[in-house]
Amino acid sequence: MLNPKIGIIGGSGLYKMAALQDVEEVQIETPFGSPSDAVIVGTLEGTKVAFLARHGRNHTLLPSELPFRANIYAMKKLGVEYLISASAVGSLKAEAKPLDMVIPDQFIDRTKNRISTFFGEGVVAHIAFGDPICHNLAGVLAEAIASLNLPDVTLHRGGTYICMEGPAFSTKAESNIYRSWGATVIGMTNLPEAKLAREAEIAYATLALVTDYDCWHPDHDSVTVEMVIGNLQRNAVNAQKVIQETVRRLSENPPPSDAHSALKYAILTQLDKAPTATKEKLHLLLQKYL
Ligand SMILES: CSC[C@H]1O[C@H](OP(=O)(O)O)[C@H](O)[C@@H]1O
Ligand SMILES: Nc1ncnc2[nH]cnc12
Repeated sequence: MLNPKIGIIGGSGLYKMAALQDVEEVQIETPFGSPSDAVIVGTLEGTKVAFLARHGRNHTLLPSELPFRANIYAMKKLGVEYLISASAVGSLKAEAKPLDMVIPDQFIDRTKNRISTFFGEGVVAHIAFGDPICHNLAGVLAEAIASLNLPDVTLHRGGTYICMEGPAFSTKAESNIYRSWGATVIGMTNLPEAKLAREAEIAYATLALVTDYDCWHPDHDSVTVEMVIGNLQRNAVNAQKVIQETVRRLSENPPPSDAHSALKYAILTQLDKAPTATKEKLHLLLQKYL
């Protein structure tokens, strides 16, 4: 039986989990199309987990092309309740240096071209998103990092992740505006994912892996893909250790999460009056409330 309760979405540079055993590739179809790639279901620390390469295993999808809804729906369909997102980010603060890890607790949306809701077509819901990251899942992630004592890696707990559209990196003027807003890191992917995970009642936390200083730092070159991938390859080993230890802790002691009941007070539509086709499409998300 598959039924992984823990999902991992790997971003730039993290296209597979080397330690996964008894691996099965699962092609999942969803009402929102196909996910970025097959989901790899396997065992990590004796626990079933589901791994998905966000941009595809050969990195063929731009941030704006990512099938965010299909990716999260696929995780939900497999039974995932906790989702860890590993993501490359640029640092907007001097103290968060390349190879450091950040567990953000806020987002600012600078995307322009993303669909970040499952709802519509006759079913209206507004999830609470004041605290977009699951505090308890982030706590397990932080404890896992602390327990590993990784050399040369500082953990920064909390902070704001700016989610930009891309694919071009920011201008210096933009980067400095984000700094003036007090933001900590910048990336192109995590905000739509976090919103959809919340709508799907999946606890979500981001493990942000700092790869560069974006383009604002007077003593560092502006970000390039070469810089990002070089640092992420160095960091990917650490990221996998962190994920493995997080999975071990989660399976021993799965924490409660407000995300698991996020739709309880979010749906405005009287579901008995909602269009049947939409209720069928969203059955996986709505079934508890029908
Ligand atoms: C390769 S640099 C830009 C790219 O890297 C990050 O991806 P992910 O969040 O999937 O690790 C960033 O968001 C951009 O998509
Ligand atoms: N500087 C940066 N801006 C946006 N996304 C990134 N991913 C990694 N570094 C980034």
